Amino acid sequence: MTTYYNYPPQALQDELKKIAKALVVPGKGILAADESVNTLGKRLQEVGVENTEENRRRYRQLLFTTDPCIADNISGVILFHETLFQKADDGTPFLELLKQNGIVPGIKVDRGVVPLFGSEDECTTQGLDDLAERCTGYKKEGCHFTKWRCVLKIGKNVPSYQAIMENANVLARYASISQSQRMVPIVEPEVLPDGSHDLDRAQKVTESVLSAVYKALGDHHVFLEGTILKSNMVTPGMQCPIKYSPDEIAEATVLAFQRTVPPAVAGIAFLSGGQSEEEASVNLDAINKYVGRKPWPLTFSFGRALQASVLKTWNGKDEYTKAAQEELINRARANGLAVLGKYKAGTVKGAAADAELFIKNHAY
Ligand SMILES: O=P(O)(O)OC[C@H]1O[C@](O)(COP(=O)(O)O)[C@@H](O)[C@@H]1O
Repeated sequence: MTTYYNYPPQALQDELKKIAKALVVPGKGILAADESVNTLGKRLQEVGVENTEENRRRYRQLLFTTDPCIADNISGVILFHETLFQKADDGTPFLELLKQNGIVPGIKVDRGVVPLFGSEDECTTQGLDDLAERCTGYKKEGCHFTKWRCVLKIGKNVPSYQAIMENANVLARYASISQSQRMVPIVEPEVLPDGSHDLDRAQKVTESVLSAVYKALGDHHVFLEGTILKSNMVTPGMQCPIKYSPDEIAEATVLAFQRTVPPAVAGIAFLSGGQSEEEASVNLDAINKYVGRKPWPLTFSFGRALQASVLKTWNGKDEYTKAAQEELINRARANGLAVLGKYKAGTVKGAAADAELFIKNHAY
C-alpha cells in the first residue's frame, strides 16, 4: 500500500470549502427538488396532475418564483437535469431565478439505481462513465455542487458486504470526479426505513455503512472539507412496533456520526426518508438540541418533507400558486429553526404537515 498522493491545489481546496460552507450556513438548508421524471410523476399523480414536461416546469416554476425571503432558510437547491434548462413563463431561466436570490444551484448527477446481481434484492447506483464531462458542463451552466444517491436496505441478511463495499466505492469515485470539476459532492448513502427493525439495528447498519463510505473516501483521497454528507436520520423501521422519542432518535443519530464521520466533513444534510414534514422538523430540532460532540453543521436536504404541503395546496391550479409558495416558506422556516435547535413542535402548520410520506422500497 502506497501512502503518496496529492492534495487538490490550494485554489481548488479554497473554492470547494467556500461552496460547502455556504450550503450549511446556520439557519439554512437545502431544498431537494431533483426528483427524477418518474419520482416527480408519482408525486404529481397524487394531486391529480399529469406527468408532462410542461407540468413539471410549472411545478418547479412555483418553487423557484417563491418570494426571495425563502433564501433566509434555503441555501441551495438540488436540480434535475431537465429542470436546469427550463425557464419561467417570462423567459427567465430557473438558474437565474435562484442566483438572483443568492441560492446556490446544484445538480443530481447519478443515473439511478440498478440491481446488484446475486444479492438479496440490493442495488448500486450508476452514472460514472461520462460524469467528468457532465460536471464540466454543469459547472459552466452555473451549478456548484452535485448529488449522488445510493440506497441500502435493512433486512435479516442485508445490507451485505457486497452492497456496502460497492456503494461506498461508487460514492467515493463519484465524489473524487465531482471535486476534480470544482463541484462540491453531496455524498448520499441512504439507509432505507423499510422494515420492522428497531432503532438499535438502524444505528448499527448506519454506522457500518458510514464507516465503509469514509474508508472509501479516504482511499480515493477525497478532500473532506469540500464534501457534504446527505444521510438518513437513524430511525426505527417504518413497520417497527416500538415507538421512539425524538430525543432517542437524536442520540442514535449523533452517536452513529460521532463514530464514523470525520470532523473535517463540511456538514451533514439530512434526507427526510418518508417522515412527515412535522416529524422531520421535530427530529432535526432534537438532533441539534442534543448535548454531545457535533463538529459538523447538521441541516436539512429534504425532498418530500419540504414539498408535501406545497403539492397538496397547489393541486396543479395556478390560483393556488401563492398559497402553495406560502407553505414552502413556512416549512423552510420551521426547518431553519430546527437547524438552530429552536423549533417548537406544532408551531408551523401545513396542509400536509402530518401526512405519512413513506413510499415502500423507495429505491428509484
Ligand atoms: O427521484 P429519485 O432519483 O428517486 O430521488 C429521490 C429523492 O431522494 C432524495 O435524495 C431525498 O428525498 P427525501 O427527502 O424525500 O427522502 C431527493 O434528493 C431525491 O429527489
